[in-house]
Amino acid sequence: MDAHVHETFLTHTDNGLQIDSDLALLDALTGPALPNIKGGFKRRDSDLDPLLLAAAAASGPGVTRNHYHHDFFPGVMLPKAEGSWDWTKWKGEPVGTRPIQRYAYVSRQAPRHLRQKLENKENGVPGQPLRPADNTFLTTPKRTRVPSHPTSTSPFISAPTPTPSKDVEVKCMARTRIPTPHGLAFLHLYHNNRDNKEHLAIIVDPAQLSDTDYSIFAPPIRSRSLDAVWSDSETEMDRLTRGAYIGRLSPSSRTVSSPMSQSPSRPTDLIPSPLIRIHSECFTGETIGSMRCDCGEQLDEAIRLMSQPISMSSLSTSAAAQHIPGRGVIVYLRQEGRGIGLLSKIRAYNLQDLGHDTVTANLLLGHMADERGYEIAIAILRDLGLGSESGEGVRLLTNNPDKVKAMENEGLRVVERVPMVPRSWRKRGQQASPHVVGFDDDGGERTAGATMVGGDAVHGEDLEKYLRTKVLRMGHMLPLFPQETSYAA
Ligand SMILES: Nc1nc2c(ncn2[C@@H]2O[C@H](COP(=O)(O)OP(=O)(O)OP(=O)(O)O)[C@@H](O)[C@H]2O)c(=O)[nH]1
Repeated sequence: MDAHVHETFLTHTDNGLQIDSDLALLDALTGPALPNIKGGFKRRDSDLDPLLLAAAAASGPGVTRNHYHHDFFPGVMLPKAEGSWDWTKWKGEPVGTRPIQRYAYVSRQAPRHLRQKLENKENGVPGQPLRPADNTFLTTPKRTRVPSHPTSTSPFISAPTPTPSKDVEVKCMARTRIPTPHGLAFLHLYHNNRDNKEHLAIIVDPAQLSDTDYSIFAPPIRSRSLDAVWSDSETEMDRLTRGAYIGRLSPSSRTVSSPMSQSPSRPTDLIPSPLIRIHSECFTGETIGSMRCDCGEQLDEAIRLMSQPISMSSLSTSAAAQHIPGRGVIVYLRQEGRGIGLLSKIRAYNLQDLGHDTVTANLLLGHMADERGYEIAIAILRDLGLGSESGEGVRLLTNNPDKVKAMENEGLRVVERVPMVPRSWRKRGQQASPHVVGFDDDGGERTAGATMVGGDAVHGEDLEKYLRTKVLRMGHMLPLFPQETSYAA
């Protein structure tokens, strides 16, 4: 922003300095003494820039996140607000000598007295029924209590403790075969009665295409809703087109599947329960190879691990039966940015560049550290016959204790948690120097495409900071190197 522009907003009055601009506020917050401010700070719907405010927060110890609970985009959480999302209505800033008209920041925070009432209600203190004022959005956490200061000393931000929700319904709309660098997978697209997003299940179960019948050891992982007959008028071609077939589909092979007649059965104890990963969408990490996070690598690693052949226990005598094809499921949830969406995640990245960690950045934007839910994932797993009391238990691939808790609270039978150690950390463990990371098989450092499926380890300063924050503030179960156990944002 142009400093000259800001000067035009500084008003010197008889009673002192009127704060009208970001820079003036920043100066006021970080200066040695507070200036004499006429009427105090503007607290609501004022022309404040969240990024500059965040910078102020980093250096002003008395400033809490509540000072910054504002949104740059007018009414971004209020879809009906004029111009809230339709940028064609935004005319840009007028040129000329007139004072520049800037978009006002809309507070997403309810007035204090309403928040107080809500808090009292939550704490069992009787009060008046809560009715939010117009143009406010109650941001009191629905599931997680956030600290009053983003850099509060309590190290862990814990995620919601969900209660089981039985009324979520999912339907697998289509399934198809996807060859991946690690082997064959079947992509399943789901609809549900909770949101209008297309959540996915990536099923690794190549035994379904094998000539050998492995079903006596492990039942094929199939969707009940996909294999069901949807209507009397459904044709064989309808079923084939939506993926309700068995074996390999080809011009010469087309065997439609039958609806599942029985409830899922537990397979033999000769093989471990299938690996399951509940993965949240990350456009930056998975599509454009961002090295700020390990999401792309985790997706790749999950498919790789699930594709590994499974060793049978020693009871098996025939050499041919000592291994069966790998199996597992990645439930891919469209919960970008730990549920805050891509827009907010991009803005959070800028706050991270200003020195905040991934948790604080979310809080400064008025979000919770983690806004995800897992009810739909559980419903998808049930549709696949996994994790119920009568069906197969699951081995959950995660470092996130909240995810394990959420799954178990929803009634999923988790028989084991399998950790996902970042590849760069695993490699570092194998190297003499703790700082040597990201080597390929020839010992050369890889950069391009490092995080894509089929790629190598993602590494770098941004990632290290992100991973440390996950361990130190979100309680992720990963071993830190001894010198890294203190928190450095
Ligand atoms: N808000 C925000 N979201 C992020 C950031 N980096 C990655 N994400 C999102 O975080 C989600 C993945 O979360 P992770 O913490 O890696 O995974 P997890 O599911 O909690 O834990 P694991 O199962 O152990 O991997 C995806 O939705 C990403 O888009 C970030 O800096 N800020």
